[in-house]
Amino acid sequence: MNYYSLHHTSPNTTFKNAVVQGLAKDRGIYFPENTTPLSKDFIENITDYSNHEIAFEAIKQFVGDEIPAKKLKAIIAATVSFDFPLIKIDDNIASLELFHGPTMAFKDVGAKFMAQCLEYFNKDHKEEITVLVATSGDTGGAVANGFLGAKGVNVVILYPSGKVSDVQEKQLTTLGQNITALEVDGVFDDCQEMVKTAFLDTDITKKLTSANSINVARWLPQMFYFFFAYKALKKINKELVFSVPSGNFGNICAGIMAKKLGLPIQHFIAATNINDTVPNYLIDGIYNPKPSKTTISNAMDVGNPSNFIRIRELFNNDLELLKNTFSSYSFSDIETRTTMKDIYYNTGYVAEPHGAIGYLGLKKYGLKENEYGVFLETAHPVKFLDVVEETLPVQIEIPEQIQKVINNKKVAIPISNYEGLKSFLLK
Ligand SMILES: Cc1ncc(COP(=O)(O)O)c(C=O)c1O
Ligand SMILES: N[C@@H](CCOP(=O)(O)O)C(=O)O
Repeated sequence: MNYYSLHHTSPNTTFKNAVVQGLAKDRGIYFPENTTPLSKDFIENITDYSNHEIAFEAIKQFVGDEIPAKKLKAIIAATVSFDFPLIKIDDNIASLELFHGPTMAFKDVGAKFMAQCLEYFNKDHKEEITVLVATSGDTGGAVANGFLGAKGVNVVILYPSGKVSDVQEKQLTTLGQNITALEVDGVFDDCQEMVKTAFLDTDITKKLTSANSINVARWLPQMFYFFFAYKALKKINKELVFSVPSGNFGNICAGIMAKKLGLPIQHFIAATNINDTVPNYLIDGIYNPKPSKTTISNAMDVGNPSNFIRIRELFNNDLELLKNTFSSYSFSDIETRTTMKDIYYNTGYVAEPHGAIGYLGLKKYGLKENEYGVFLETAHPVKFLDVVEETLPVQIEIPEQIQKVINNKKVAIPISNYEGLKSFLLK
């Protein structure tokens, strides 16, 4: 499969190059040249297939023959190695829990998948690769864990100082080995901007790639979740509506790709916190990215979502076409906390702030009689321990994955601007 840059001035390239480069030379993110829907028969009989088989069918055309089928299956087996349960919340709503992996957020699948693709493409370790990643909280930990100890790979994580939760900070600053954390005096968008700037800086001769969802190998495996949910809900015979708590918009964009592959999904809701660039765009057609604002759903504190350009591409840059399938609503911290309480007191379910915003998205959309809503619970409540325990009368047990890092010493290098990143990379 070949990929083109969404800035349209770099040449098209292979899956391998798209993964190894991360971003095109013209600073555009890559998009697959073609998408062929899966057979109707496969979709209709999806319950006959294992999650590994489904993931293979979903991803294989995007990899093409650049990774042999046997190897791709092994990568999937190592990636899709935990559960993705659907928890019934009420008669027509379920929570799709994506946090049962090693770092307890939905990023684990993409991070592991990308790490293994890169390892395959760089198997002779001819070149040392530096993986740059900007995080508002969860990507950093997942990428650190996914790439820990990978030969010939150094990971550099940029995160906004004071704007990630304590657990998230421990996950991305304590592993050592080939992982370095840079603590940025700024917001997530500053980190993301610095990463993109580094790609174009000709003084930096290190081979760079990105492990954010701008990298196709990080982004595309997120399609799997929508297939797994569809499989689990096949028998209910209702139209599916997904509400995805959104920040950089990679996850929801992967869902729309799943629909493009033939998954019958009625509607997508991108639920955001007060970082409302996309909800505003749907109202007035003006795309006006703003610096991100701090909220209790910090992993979605993104003012200029990298993937929205992919979503526009999927709808031929036609706003009216987009609106037929896609809505986006923004919610405040007060609404988020109230909803966490409502869900808890009505059902006993502990939703963390991002999941609660997903649930709010479904409520605002207003499900019809023939529709069933799924909100993505994108992280475990323990990752937002302070917010959850001060909002709900619960004490969250610390899972083993988190116990491993929580008492370790944070090691991070403070930087205040792009020059700080550059001088680190030039060392
Ligand atoms: C817990 C959580 N929820 C939601 C999001 C938003 O996902 P996306 O950036 O794919 O829109 C993130 C970060 O990406 C996250 O960490
Ligand atoms: N919310 C993310 C922000 C980066 O998103 P990505 O999917 O593009 O890596 C985070 O947790 O870091």
